[in-house]
Amino acid sequence: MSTDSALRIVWVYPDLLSTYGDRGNLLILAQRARLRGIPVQSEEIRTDEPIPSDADVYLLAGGEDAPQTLAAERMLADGGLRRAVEHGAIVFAVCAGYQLVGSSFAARGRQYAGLDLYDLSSDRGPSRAVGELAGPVDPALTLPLLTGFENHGGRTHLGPGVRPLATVSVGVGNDGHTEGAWTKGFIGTYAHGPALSRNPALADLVLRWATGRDSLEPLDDTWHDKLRNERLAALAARGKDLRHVA
Ligand SMILES: NC(=O)CC[C@H](N)C(=O)O
Repeated sequence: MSTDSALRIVWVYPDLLSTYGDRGNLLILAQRARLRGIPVQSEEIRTDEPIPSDADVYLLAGGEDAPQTLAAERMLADGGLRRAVEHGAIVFAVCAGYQLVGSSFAARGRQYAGLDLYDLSSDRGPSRAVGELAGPVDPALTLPLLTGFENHGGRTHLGPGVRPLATVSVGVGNDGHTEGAWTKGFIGTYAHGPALSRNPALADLVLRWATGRDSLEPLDDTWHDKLRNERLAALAARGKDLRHVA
Protein backbone atom coordinates (compact mmCIF):
# COMPACT_ATOMS: atom_id res chain seq x y z
CA MET A 1 0.00 0.00 0.00
CA SER A 2 1.48 3.37 -0.94
CA THR A 3 1.13 6.12 1.68
CA ASP A 4 -1.04 8.43 -0.44
CA SER A 5 -3.59 5.83 -1.60
CA ALA A 6 -6.41 3.91 0.02
CA LEU A 7 -6.01 0.36 1.28
CA ARG A 8 -7.79 -1.75 -1.35
CA ILE A 9 -9.61 -4.76 0.05
CA VAL A 10 -11.22 -7.17 -2.40
CA TRP A 11 -13.76 -9.78 -1.42
CA VAL A 12 -13.53 -12.43 -4.14
CA TYR A 13 -16.81 -13.91 -5.39
CA PRO A 14 -19.35 -13.02 -2.70
CA ASP A 15 -21.98 -14.58 -4.96
CA LEU A 16 -20.35 -18.03 -4.60
CA LEU A 17 -18.31 -17.91 -1.42
CA SER A 18 -20.15 -16.37 1.52
CA THR A 19 -21.28 -18.60 4.38
CA TYR A 20 -21.88 -18.09 8.12
CA GLY A 21 -21.50 -14.32 8.05
CA ASP A 22 -18.06 -14.32 6.39
CA ARG A 23 -18.87 -10.92 4.86
CA GLY A 24 -18.19 -9.65 8.37
CA ASN A 25 -14.48 -10.18 7.70
CA LEU A 26 -14.62 -7.41 5.09
CA LEU A 27 -16.57 -5.10 7.39
CA ILE A 28 -14.29 -5.66 10.37
CA LEU A 29 -11.09 -5.23 8.38
CA ALA A 30 -12.29 -2.04 6.69
CA GLN A 31 -13.63 -0.55 9.92
CA ARG A 32 -10.47 -1.31 11.94
CA ALA A 33 -8.43 0.39 9.23
CA ARG A 34 -10.71 3.44 9.09
CA LEU A 35 -10.66 3.82 12.88
CA ARG A 36 -6.86 4.19 12.55
CA GLY A 37 -7.30 6.89 9.91
CA ILE A 38 -6.31 4.53 7.08
CA PRO A 39 -8.49 5.22 4.01
CA VAL A 40 -10.09 2.07 2.64
CA GLN A 41 -11.59 1.07 -0.67
CA SER A 42 -13.65 -2.14 -0.39
CA GLU A 43 -14.60 -4.02 -3.53
CA GLU A 44 -16.86 -7.02 -3.97
CA ILE A 45 -15.85 -8.84 -7.16
CA ARG A 46 -18.56 -11.14 -8.41
CA THR A 47 -18.03 -14.26 -10.48
CA ASP A 48 -18.68 -12.53 -13.80
CA GLU A 49 -16.08 -9.81 -13.12
CA PRO A 50 -12.29 -9.99 -13.54
CA ILE A 51 -10.34 -10.15 -10.29
CA PRO A 52 -8.10 -7.06 -10.06
CA SER A 53 -4.45 -7.91 -9.56
CA ASP A 54 -3.41 -4.62 -7.96
CA ALA A 55 -5.34 -4.59 -4.66
CA ASP A 56 -3.71 -4.94 -1.25
CA VAL A 57 -5.83 -7.57 0.52
CA TYR A 58 -7.98 -10.37 -0.86
CA LEU A 59 -10.67 -12.08 1.21
CA LEU A 60 -11.98 -15.52 0.33
CA ALA A 61 -14.86 -17.01 2.26
CA GLY A 62 -16.61 -20.33 2.83
CA GLY A 63 -18.89 -22.14 0.45
CA GLU A 64 -20.64 -25.40 -0.25
CA ASP A 65 -19.00 -27.93 -2.56
CA ALA A 66 -20.68 -26.93 -5.85
CA PRO A 67 -20.04 -23.17 -5.58
CA GLN A 68 -16.52 -23.95 -4.36
CA THR A 69 -15.68 -25.96 -7.49
CA LEU A 70 -17.15 -23.26 -9.72
CA ALA A 71 -15.17 -20.59 -7.87
CA ALA A 72 -11.94 -22.57 -8.31
CA GLU A 73 -12.59 -23.02 -12.03
CA ARG A 74 -13.31 -19.31 -12.53
CA MET A 75 -10.36 -18.14 -10.42
CA LEU A 76 -7.96 -20.45 -12.28
CA ALA A 77 -9.19 -19.14 -15.63
CA ASP A 78 -9.07 -15.53 -14.39
CA GLY A 79 -5.51 -15.53 -13.05
CA GLY A 80 -5.96 -12.19 -11.22
CA LEU A 81 -5.48 -13.56 -7.73
CA ARG A 82 -2.29 -15.38 -8.72
CA ARG A 83 -0.87 -12.18 -10.24
CA ALA A 84 -1.85 -10.26 -7.10
CA VAL A 85 -0.08 -12.76 -4.83
CA GLU A 86 3.01 -12.63 -7.06
CA HIS A 87 2.97 -8.83 -6.54
CA GLY A 88 2.87 -9.31 -2.76
CA ALA A 89 -0.87 -9.04 -2.04
CA ILE A 90 -2.21 -10.43 1.22
CA VAL A 91 -4.76 -13.24 1.29
CA PHE A 92 -7.12 -14.07 4.15
CA ALA A 93 -9.05 -17.22 3.27
CA VAL A 94 -11.74 -19.10 5.16
CA CYS A 95 -12.82 -22.74 4.79
CA ALA A 96 -13.73 -23.34 1.10
CA GLY A 97 -11.59 -20.31 0.23
CA TYR A 98 -8.74 -21.74 2.33
CA GLN A 99 -9.00 -25.12 0.61
CA LEU A 100 -9.03 -23.68 -2.88
CA VAL A 101 -5.81 -21.69 -2.53
CA GLY A 102 -4.01 -25.02 -2.04
CA SER A 103 -2.97 -27.45 -4.78
CA SER A 104 -6.16 -29.52 -4.68
CA PHE A 105 -9.34 -30.06 -2.71
CA ALA A 106 -12.11 -32.65 -2.48
CA ALA A 107 -15.70 -31.95 -3.43
CA ARG A 108 -18.61 -33.97 -4.72
CA GLY A 109 -16.68 -37.24 -4.55
CA ARG A 110 -13.49 -36.27 -6.36
CA GLN A 111 -10.39 -34.09 -6.23
CA TYR A 112 -10.37 -30.70 -7.95
CA ALA A 113 -7.39 -28.53 -8.87
CA GLY A 114 -6.88 -25.57 -6.57
CA LEU A 115 -5.03 -22.36 -7.33
CA ASP A 116 -1.80 -23.79 -5.86
CA LEU A 117 -0.84 -20.45 -4.30
CA TYR A 118 0.24 -21.92 -0.97
CA ASP A 119 1.78 -25.20 0.15
CA LEU A 120 -1.32 -27.13 1.25
CA SER A 121 -3.87 -29.57 -0.09
CA SER A 122 -7.20 -30.89 1.12
CA ASP A 123 -9.06 -34.17 0.91
CA ARG A 124 -12.19 -35.55 2.53
CA GLY A 125 -12.33 -36.51 6.20
CA PRO A 126 -14.17 -39.43 7.79
CA SER A 127 -16.91 -37.16 9.13
CA ARG A 128 -18.17 -33.59 8.89
CA ALA A 129 -16.57 -31.20 11.36
CA VAL A 130 -19.34 -29.03 12.78
CA GLY A 131 -19.20 -26.84 15.87
CA GLU A 132 -16.92 -24.59 17.85
CA LEU A 133 -13.24 -24.42 16.98
CA ALA A 134 -10.65 -23.05 19.40
CA GLY A 135 -6.96 -23.30 20.10
CA PRO A 136 -3.75 -21.41 20.79
CA VAL A 137 -2.25 -19.57 17.82
CA ASP A 138 1.33 -20.20 16.65
CA PRO A 139 3.45 -18.38 19.26
CA ALA A 140 5.46 -16.79 16.41
CA LEU A 141 2.42 -14.60 15.71
CA THR A 142 1.89 -13.53 19.37
CA LEU A 143 -1.90 -13.51 19.05
CA PRO A 144 -4.55 -14.56 21.56
CA LEU A 145 -6.47 -17.83 21.33
CA LEU A 146 -8.22 -18.49 18.03
CA THR A 147 -11.98 -18.93 18.34
CA GLY A 148 -14.52 -19.67 15.62
CA PHE A 149 -17.21 -21.93 14.24
CA GLU A 150 -16.45 -24.67 11.72
CA ASN A 151 -18.57 -26.67 9.28
CA HIS A 152 -16.64 -28.64 6.66
CA GLY A 153 -16.10 -32.10 5.30
CA GLY A 154 -12.57 -31.47 4.08
CA ARG A 155 -9.27 -32.09 5.88
CA THR A 156 -6.19 -30.05 5.04
CA HIS A 157 -2.56 -31.16 4.89
CA LEU A 158 0.22 -28.61 5.15
CA GLY A 159 3.55 -28.69 3.33
CA PRO A 160 6.77 -27.12 4.60
CA GLY A 161 5.95 -23.80 2.89
CA VAL A 162 3.32 -22.89 5.49
CA ARG A 163 2.95 -23.24 9.25
CA PRO A 164 -0.18 -24.22 11.20
CA LEU A 165 -2.08 -21.14 12.33
CA ALA A 166 -3.09 -22.80 15.60
CA THR A 167 -3.19 -26.07 17.47
CA VAL A 168 -6.64 -27.47 18.16
CA SER A 169 -8.04 -27.52 21.69
CA VAL A 170 -11.67 -27.82 20.62
CA GLY A 171 -12.94 -28.93 17.22
CA VAL A 172 -11.20 -30.39 14.17
CA GLY A 173 -9.60 -27.67 12.03
CA ASN A 174 -7.16 -29.19 9.52
CA ASP A 175 -7.07 -32.67 11.00
CA GLY A 176 -7.98 -32.62 14.70
CA HIS A 177 -4.46 -31.51 15.66
CA THR A 178 -3.69 -28.31 13.79
CA GLU A 179 -5.93 -25.57 12.46
CA GLY A 180 -5.40 -23.28 9.48
CA ALA A 181 -2.14 -22.20 7.92
CA TRP A 182 -0.03 -19.09 7.57
CA THR A 183 3.02 -17.69 5.96
CA LYS A 184 3.90 -14.01 5.70
CA GLY A 185 1.06 -12.45 3.72
CA PHE A 186 -1.31 -15.41 3.98
CA ILE A 187 -3.72 -16.68 6.57
CA GLY A 188 -6.02 -19.61 5.96
CA THR A 189 -8.50 -20.84 8.55
CA TYR A 190 -11.54 -23.04 9.01
CA ALA A 191 -12.97 -20.45 11.43
CA HIS A 192 -16.21 -18.73 10.55
CA GLY A 193 -17.96 -16.57 13.06
CA PRO A 194 -16.91 -14.38 11.24
CA ALA A 195 -13.28 -15.05 12.06
CA LEU A 196 -12.15 -11.42 12.16
CA SER A 197 -14.99 -10.43 14.49
CA ARG A 198 -14.16 -13.23 16.91
CA ASN A 199 -10.42 -12.63 16.47
CA PRO A 200 -9.83 -8.89 15.97
CA ALA A 201 -6.11 -9.37 16.63
CA LEU A 202 -6.02 -11.44 13.44
CA ALA A 203 -7.59 -8.53 11.56
CA ASP A 204 -4.89 -6.25 12.94
CA LEU A 205 -2.18 -8.68 11.83
CA VAL A 206 -3.58 -8.51 8.28
CA LEU A 207 -3.65 -4.70 8.51
CA ARG A 208 -0.06 -4.56 9.80
CA TRP A 209 1.09 -6.73 6.90
CA ALA A 210 -0.91 -4.65 4.42
CA THR A 211 0.31 -1.27 5.67
CA GLY A 212 3.85 -2.31 6.59
CA ARG A 213 3.32 -0.85 10.07
CA ASP A 214 4.93 -2.60 13.05
CA SER A 215 2.07 -1.61 15.34
CA LEU A 216 -1.40 -0.10 15.18
CA GLU A 217 -3.08 2.03 17.80
CA PRO A 218 -5.28 -0.05 20.10
CA LEU A 219 -9.06 0.08 19.62
CA ASP A 220 -11.95 -0.40 22.03
CA ASP A 221 -12.54 -4.15 21.73
CA THR A 222 -15.27 -4.36 24.38
CA TRP A 223 -17.81 -6.00 22.07
CA HIS A 224 -15.31 -8.36 20.48
CA ASP A 225 -14.18 -9.38 23.97
CA LYS A 226 -17.77 -9.95 25.10
CA LEU A 227 -18.31 -12.23 22.09
CA ARG A 228 -15.05 -14.10 22.67
CA ASN A 229 -15.73 -14.53 26.38
CA GLU A 230 -19.29 -15.70 25.78
CA ARG A 231 -18.12 -18.34 23.26
CA LEU A 232 -15.27 -19.54 25.47
CA ALA A 233 -17.56 -19.67 28.52
CA ALA A 234 -19.99 -21.81 26.49
CA LEU A 235 -17.15 -24.25 25.77
CA ALA A 236 -16.09 -24.31 29.41
CA ALA A 237 -19.73 -24.96 30.42
CA ARG A 238 -19.70 -28.02 28.13
CA GLY A 239 -16.67 -29.29 30.04
CA LYS A 240 -14.11 -28.43 27.34
CA ASP A 241 -10.64 -28.09 28.80
CA LEU A 242 -9.31 -24.69 27.84
CA ARG A 243 -6.87 -24.42 30.75
CA HIS A 244 -3.83 -24.76 28.54
CA VAL A 245 -5.17 -22.06 26.28
CA ALA A 246 -3.83 -18.54 26.72
N1 LIG B 1 -17.93 -24.21 5.13
C1 LIG B 1 -17.22 -24.42 4.04
O1 LIG B 1 -16.68 -23.49 3.44
C2 LIG B 1 -17.14 -25.84 3.51
C3 LIG B 1 -15.97 -26.08 2.59
C4 LIG B 1 -16.05 -27.41 1.86
N2 LIG B 1 -17.16 -27.41 0.95
C5 LIG B 1 -16.09 -28.56 2.84
O2 LIG B 1 -17.15 -29.06 3.16
O3 LIG B 1 -15.06 -28.97 3.32
